[in-house]
Amino acid sequence: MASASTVTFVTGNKNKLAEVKEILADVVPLLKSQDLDLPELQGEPGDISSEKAKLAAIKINGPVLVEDTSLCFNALNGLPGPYIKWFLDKIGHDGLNNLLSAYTDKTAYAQCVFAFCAGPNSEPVVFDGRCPGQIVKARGPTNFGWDPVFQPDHPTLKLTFAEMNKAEKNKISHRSRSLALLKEYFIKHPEILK
Ligand SMILES: O=c1[nH]c(=O)c2ncn([C@@H]3O[C@H](COP(=O)(O)OP(=O)(O)OP(=O)(O)O)[C@@H](O)[C@H]3O)c2[nH]1
Ligand SMILES: [Mg+2]
Repeated sequence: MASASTVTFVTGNKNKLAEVKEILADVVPLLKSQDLDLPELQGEPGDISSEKAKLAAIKINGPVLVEDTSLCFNALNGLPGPYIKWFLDKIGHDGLNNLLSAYTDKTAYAQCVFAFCAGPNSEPVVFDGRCPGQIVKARGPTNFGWDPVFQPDHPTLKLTFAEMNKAEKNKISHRSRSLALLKEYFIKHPEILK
C-alpha cells in the first residue's frame, strides 16, 4: 500500500523536483525522489508519461510519480511537444523562435502530464495540466529549460516564466495545473496517502 512516506517522484530534473516539492508541500510534505534515467516512449504525452510510470514502478518496486513535459506550438500542430528537450538542446532559444518565423501564429501551450503508479502490477493514472501562452524572444534567467521563451497568458503580467518569481509561476503553470488534478485524486483516494 502506498503512503505519504513511500511515494517516490522519479525524475532526473532538479528544477522539476524543486517546483513539485513546493507545489505538493501541503499534501505530501516529505516527498521522496530518485534520479533514474528511464527510457521514454515516442508518441502522445499521456502514453509517454504512463509508460515511464510503469517502468519507474518496476525499478522502485513501489508507488511512484513521474511527469513528462511538452512545449507545443499551435502553428506546428503541437510540435515540438514531448521532443522539446532535444529541440532545445540542439537549436536553443533562438532556434525555437526561428521555427515559428514563417508563421504569424506564435501561440503555444506548456503541458505537464503527471502519472501515478501504485506499484509494479498497477495501471498508471495520468493528470494532464496545460498553460496557454506564446513564444517570445528569450527574456529572463536561463537556469530552467525554455522558461525564457514562454510567456504565459496572464490577466495583468506580460512576463516570461523565467521573469516570474517561483510563486507566480507555480500559481498558473502547466505543472501546478497537473498537480491540482493529482491532489484531487489523492483527496478522493485517501488510502494512498495514509
Ligand atoms: O522552461 C522550462 N520550464 C518548465 O516548467 C519545464 N519543465 C520541463 N522542462 C524542460 O522540458 C523538457 C522536458 O523533458 P522531460 O519531461 O523528459 O524532462 P527531463 O528529461 O528533464 O526529466 P525527467 O524525464 O527525468 O523527469 C526538458 O528539457 C526540461 O528541462 C521545462 N522547461
Ligand atoms: Mg525525460
